[in-house]
Amino acid sequence: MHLDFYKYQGTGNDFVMIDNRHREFPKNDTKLVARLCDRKFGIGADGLILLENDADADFRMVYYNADGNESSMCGNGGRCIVAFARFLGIVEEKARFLAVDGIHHATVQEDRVCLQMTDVDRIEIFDNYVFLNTGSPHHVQEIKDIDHFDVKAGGEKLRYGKYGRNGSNINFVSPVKDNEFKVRTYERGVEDETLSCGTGVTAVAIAMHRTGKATGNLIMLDTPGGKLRVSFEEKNGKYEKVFLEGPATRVFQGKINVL
Ligand SMILES: N[C@H](CCC[C@H](N)C(=O)O)C(=O)O
Repeated sequence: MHLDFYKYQGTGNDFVMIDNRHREFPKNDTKLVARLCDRKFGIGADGLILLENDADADFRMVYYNADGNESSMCGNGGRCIVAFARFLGIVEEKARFLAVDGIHHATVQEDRVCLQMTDVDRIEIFDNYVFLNTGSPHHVQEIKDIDHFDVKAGGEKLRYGKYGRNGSNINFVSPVKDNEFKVRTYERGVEDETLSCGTGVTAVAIAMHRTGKATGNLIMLDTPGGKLRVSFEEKNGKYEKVFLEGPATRVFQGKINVL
């Protein structure tokens, strides 16, 4: 059997994108999803995303990590699925879709997408890190010399050590200038550093503001995969109107045989 797919990337976080409106994809086949994401035996991606019909929204997003398991919200994947929906002619400039963490609104112009993220009102501040959930769980920790830090080793240790079986994504951050930060992320479910993480940079922006390291409510995040912009409104420690903005690009399309 052949499977049509599209390959998208948002600041280097890359996804196999499938139009599953006819519900033909074997959603419980974890091994298949992992194989499609495998960079040697499959297409290769950080995750796989299904676009499906939804009675109350323009479409529904189903997200799987590269390990084949369905997971929590993916910010870069959310930006890419809006670009995909535009490409398919399902939406024009505006989109409203259902994801695992609720309804998301987005706008798309050419290959830039601005995605509203879930509100954040629970931010745990510890001595040398912050923990919060922006649709996915994130540990945010400032480090020196970020360019030479072993993110995979440092991330793995925290993800399995401190966060146990369920785990967490791990973000390392370093200030660049006012309201601009460098971020490198170890992603749960990829179990490696990714070139960027959308819910991750959103978590970093909010954590930096909450701990007074950022003064504005429009934050630039420099990731190895490119720049992302996060904006928000903060009222008594609750973050609303949280937006993640950046490029989302269709790289190629293809067919893959799945036995
Ligand atoms: N790996 C994450 C989900 C994808 C997050 C990331 N790709 C993003 O852009 O937000 C997790 O299991 O929590």
